[in-house]
Amino acid sequence: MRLLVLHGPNLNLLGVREGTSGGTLRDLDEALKARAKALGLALRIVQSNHEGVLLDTLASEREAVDGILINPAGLFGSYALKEGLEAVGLPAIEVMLRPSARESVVAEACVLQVHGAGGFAPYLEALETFASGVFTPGKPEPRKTLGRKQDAEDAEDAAPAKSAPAKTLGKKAPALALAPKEGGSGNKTLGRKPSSTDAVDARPAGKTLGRGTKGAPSATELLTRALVRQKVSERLAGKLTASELAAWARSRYEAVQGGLPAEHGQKQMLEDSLQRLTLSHLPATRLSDEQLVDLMTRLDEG
Ligand SMILES: O=C1C[C@@](O)(C(=O)O)C[C@@H](O)[C@@H]1O
Repeated sequence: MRLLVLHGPNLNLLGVREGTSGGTLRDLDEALKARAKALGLALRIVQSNHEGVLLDTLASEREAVDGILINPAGLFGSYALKEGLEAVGLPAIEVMLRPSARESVVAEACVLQVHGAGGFAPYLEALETFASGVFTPGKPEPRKTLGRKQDAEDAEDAAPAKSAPAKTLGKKAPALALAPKEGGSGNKTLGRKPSSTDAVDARPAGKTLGRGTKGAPSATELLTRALVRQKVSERLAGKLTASELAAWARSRYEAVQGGLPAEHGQKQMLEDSLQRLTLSHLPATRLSDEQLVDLMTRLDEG
């Protein structure tokens, strides 16, 4: 699996900026390459202080990579980056080294946010998430067992052949079961293992990622199949956009992980449905109207 890592403005000054801990950008990139190599991932890493360069890189690399790890830094409010990510249609994870005080627009085009508390952990977790195969349904990415003590050469060396199954699967197949089944326990986040790193699951339940998402219910509402069906039917009727449905599904998934009660005996089915819907606005994993109807039928049969 090949990934594009985009570092936004001023991250070239990482470690130099006052109050930033965890090393320099060079240290970060070395850590990324070493972990990528251990995981069998190939990385293309770009840092730029210019929004246009980030956008051009997204466009030029879109055919060559299977996923994107982006720290938009000060460009977290960029609709251009959000739309660029949506246009590219690859699974993207937004990473920030520290918790952000402000809501990120870029996150609306990402399947996951991982925010840390200093250090490189969120970036490394994002790599682990991609390597887990969570975005390549049905065929978990084979985890290479290369020793982590090996020299941190360019991670491109560890790249599997371009014809590796993950390459096409990630772009074509709709996400069927995106998170590893863990018996529905604990604070599972979308597709990654729980950890001490602050992430989406640390948000207050009920908070949505998208701005101005219509119809997000309160966190105290019971999650039922009927509710999910209703949202899907609103989408089919054009009352919700694809992004709004996805943002709603994501917020409900997070809320369930945070303890929101789900209809008795249906938690797993509801989680699976929400996961599919969370990615349903992205070109690579978009659900057609037919697939949405199919999902509703399966919820009926539940
Ligand atoms: O430049 C940065 C760094 C940052 O992206 C982070 O990774 O912590 C957070 C942003 O708010 C800030 O503008």
